[in-house]
Amino acid sequence: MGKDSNNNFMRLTDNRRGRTPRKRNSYQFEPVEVYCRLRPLDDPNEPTCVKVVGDSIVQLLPGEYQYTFQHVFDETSSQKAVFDKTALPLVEDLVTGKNGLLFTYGITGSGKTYTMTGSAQDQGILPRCLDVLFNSIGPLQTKKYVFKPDKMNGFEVQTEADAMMDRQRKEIMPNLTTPSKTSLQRPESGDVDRVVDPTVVDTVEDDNNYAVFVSYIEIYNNYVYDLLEELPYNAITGYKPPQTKILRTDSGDNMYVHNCTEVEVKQPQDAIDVFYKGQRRRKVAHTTLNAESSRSHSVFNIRLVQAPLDDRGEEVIQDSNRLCVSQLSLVDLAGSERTNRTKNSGDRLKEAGNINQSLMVLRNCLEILRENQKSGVAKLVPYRDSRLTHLFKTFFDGDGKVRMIVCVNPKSTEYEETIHVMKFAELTQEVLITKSEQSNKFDLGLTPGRRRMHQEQLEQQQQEALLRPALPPVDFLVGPPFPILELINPTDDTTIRNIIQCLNERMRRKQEMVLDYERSCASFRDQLVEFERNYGSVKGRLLDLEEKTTRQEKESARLEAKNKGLERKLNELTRQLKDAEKENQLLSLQIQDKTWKIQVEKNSKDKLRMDFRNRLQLNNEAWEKNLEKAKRQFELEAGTQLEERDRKLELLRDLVNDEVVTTPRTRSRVAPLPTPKPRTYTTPSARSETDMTSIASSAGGWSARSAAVTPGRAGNTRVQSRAISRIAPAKSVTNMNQVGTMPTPTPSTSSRARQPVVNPRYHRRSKSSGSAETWLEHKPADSISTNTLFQPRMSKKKSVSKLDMKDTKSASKYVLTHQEQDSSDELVTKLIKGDVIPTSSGGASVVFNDVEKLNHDSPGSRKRRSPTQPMYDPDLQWTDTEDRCSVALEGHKRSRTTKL
Ligand SMILES: Nc1ncnc2c1ncn2[C@@H]1O[C@H](COP(=O)(O)OP(=O)(O)OP(=O)(O)O)[C@@H](O)[C@H]1O
Repeated sequence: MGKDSNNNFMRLTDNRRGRTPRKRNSYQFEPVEVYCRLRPLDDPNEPTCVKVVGDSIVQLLPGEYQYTFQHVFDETSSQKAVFDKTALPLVEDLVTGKNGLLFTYGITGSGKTYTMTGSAQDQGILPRCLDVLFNSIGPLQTKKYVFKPDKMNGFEVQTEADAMMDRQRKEIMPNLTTPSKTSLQRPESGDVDRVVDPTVVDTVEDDNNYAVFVSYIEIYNNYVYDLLEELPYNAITGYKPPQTKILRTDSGDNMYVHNCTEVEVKQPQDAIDVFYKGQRRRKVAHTTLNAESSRSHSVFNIRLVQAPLDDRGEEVIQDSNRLCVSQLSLVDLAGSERTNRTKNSGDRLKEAGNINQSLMVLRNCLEILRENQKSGVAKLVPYRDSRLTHLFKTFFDGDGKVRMIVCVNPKSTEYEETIHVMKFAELTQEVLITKSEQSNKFDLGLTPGRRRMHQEQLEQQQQEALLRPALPPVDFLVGPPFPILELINPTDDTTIRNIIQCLNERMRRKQEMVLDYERSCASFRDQLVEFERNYGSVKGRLLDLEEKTTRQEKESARLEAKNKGLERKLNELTRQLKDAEKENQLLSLQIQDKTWKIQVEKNSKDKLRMDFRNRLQLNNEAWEKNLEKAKRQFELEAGTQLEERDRKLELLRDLVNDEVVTTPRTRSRVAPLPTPKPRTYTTPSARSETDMTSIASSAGGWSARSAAVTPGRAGNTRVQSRAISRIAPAKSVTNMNQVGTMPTPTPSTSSRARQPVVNPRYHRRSKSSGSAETWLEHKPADSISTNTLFQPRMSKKKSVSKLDMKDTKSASKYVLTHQEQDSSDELVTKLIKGDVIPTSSGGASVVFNDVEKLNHDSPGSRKRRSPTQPMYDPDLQWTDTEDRCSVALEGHKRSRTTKL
């Protein structure tokens, strides 16, 4: 077989096994089936740590924890029962072309090897598998070497004639691959007398031919060895140590041991002999726990090759593509106990470490598989971390049934280890394996039952041959030889008679021969007719088949083309998906980057804002300080100037008084006014000016212009000494200070024309007074509601938070609400009032003429006196009614005259 045929074989093998998940239409999963087997105690009186609770439940003692398995075999369970439940279905699968993996797991001495191998009288799983397999395929086997391993995990097929040549060649070769019975040393158990399992599986396809191949490998210290390899022998050095084998992946992604010996066996005993041959090579070491503890994982592979018979049912179809290879791997794992328990050292410790390492990797792989299946993620399963898992990767990836027998030694001293084993078993059960699909490889459209028909035909021919009458042997001699024809005597009648007799005899013989010939011709004609008839029918069937094949080929070509197209599309979609995923990742990264940048920017902005606020606050404080300082300076200067002016006025008044004749009482009343104390303070009006400036500035240029209109008035409010009487302290209950801007008192009327505290022009509270006025109430948006009991009355008003020119058109009065904190941290609300005067340019100006001030005092708070506030001075305040009355009267010319 050439390389091409190998490749073809691989391709078809892959299709059968469905290794390429993409090609599957749908997935069906089945869990790893885990069975539990309890071995009997050496001493039945020993305490146990495991109790069988039900058919599938065991309980660990002491404790309540129970573990559920597919089935639990108690101490009394027979090997046959274990085999029937666990391995028989795998043999059934094997003959139908499906793979299977069965491994025994447990601590040392728990009965793994016993379960797998058993004894001669009570066979374990392995010999029973072989028995049942050969019982089932026995008469359907091919001649040896019809199927040949190609050393690349595949098989080739050859004709029976070629196979016979191979047989002859190999049988005379000294180095036989197949172990002969004599060359194999039988184990002590004496399998000659072994009890054969008689079970037959009925899933065998009659129209196929079968061949069984076995191989036996060992994984020791994470190295793979071929246990069937013939080791070169040297008389001095003995046997050469075995070479480690490498694992390889075939073209269908299946793992296999490269260059591993595969032996074709034709009966179970051959296979068992092969097994024991390998068994002898297994590393068996003594540990403190078990005198014959196997320290390696052993894997016995049974490969069944089958191919359909041709249309006559005579020989297998000579096409490697039609081969179907299935495998059953029986694995006897090394003991799972932990290293510290075995008290090993040196090589034994290394062995134990490697055993545990590979079992741990197996556990990891199962855990990740389960995690992947549960969460739908595709985490990488670390099969490659150990040879054991690497070799069976394809099984876990979904290439057949996986079953495990957990062997348990119920001795109470094994409690700790048994818990670990149970946990592992529990985990394993949760792993799902893709169900392998039924092969449809043998559906070639050939007549079913070909083998039977062929055999019947053979039998019939034999029968016919027996029944056919035996024809007399044909003597092709025409007669006896002629007598002597020489006539010595003319009267010699005897000679003539002899000649006549001879000729007659010859004539008779000739006629007989003609008759025989005619009979033979007739028979031949009959046969020919029969043949012709058969030929016609076969030809007809052949034509039908050819037509069918052509149709199927066309259909398969169409499907293949469609498949290719779909694969192309799938590839394209996969590529697009990958691209999109990449782009998505890129975008996610960009988004992350940008989010991070935004965050950084936001943080820096927040920091800047904070810095700015702090700086602004510092600036404001600095400005306030400066303003305060400037104000004080200004007040000082203004106070000095006022004092100077007052002094001059006093002088002037004195001069005038000197000229006017007055009564002594009058004189005494108006005469020398007390010299004002050289004390400076801020009068409410003075503050109002400051306030107005700030209000004007806050209200924009418009109010600034308005404020500028009334400097004289504002200035006038600073009139001190007796003029202070016009500043109405009016500390009423409501704390409402009303300050009027009043006309500057002229020196001539100063003594008489002292105005009342409240200017009636601005502070009339009659309801009718302001009825014609339309107020424009300018209340900035951030004003705090004071809820003062007494509110200014504005019958018609429009409230705005921001000034607009058009609002001033309809208003005749303007009031600006300004709020600030006084030095005692109390809220001071000022209502700065003015008249709205239309200007010639079509706009409006406001003449401020009044400030109402609302002071909020917190009850019980001791107010600190502001240094800018005037100190309480009885000279400057009206403290009694008399004073107030006198001032009031003083403001009324007539009264004063009357009074005087
Ligand atoms: N079900 C059973 N019935 C009777 N005897 C058993 C059973 N299971 C195990 N044994 C006996 O227990 C002993 C230890 O069993 P076995 O060698 O199979 O253990 P193991 O788990 O394979 O140990 P190791 O890990 O060292 O290979 C053997 O003598 C075997 O005959």
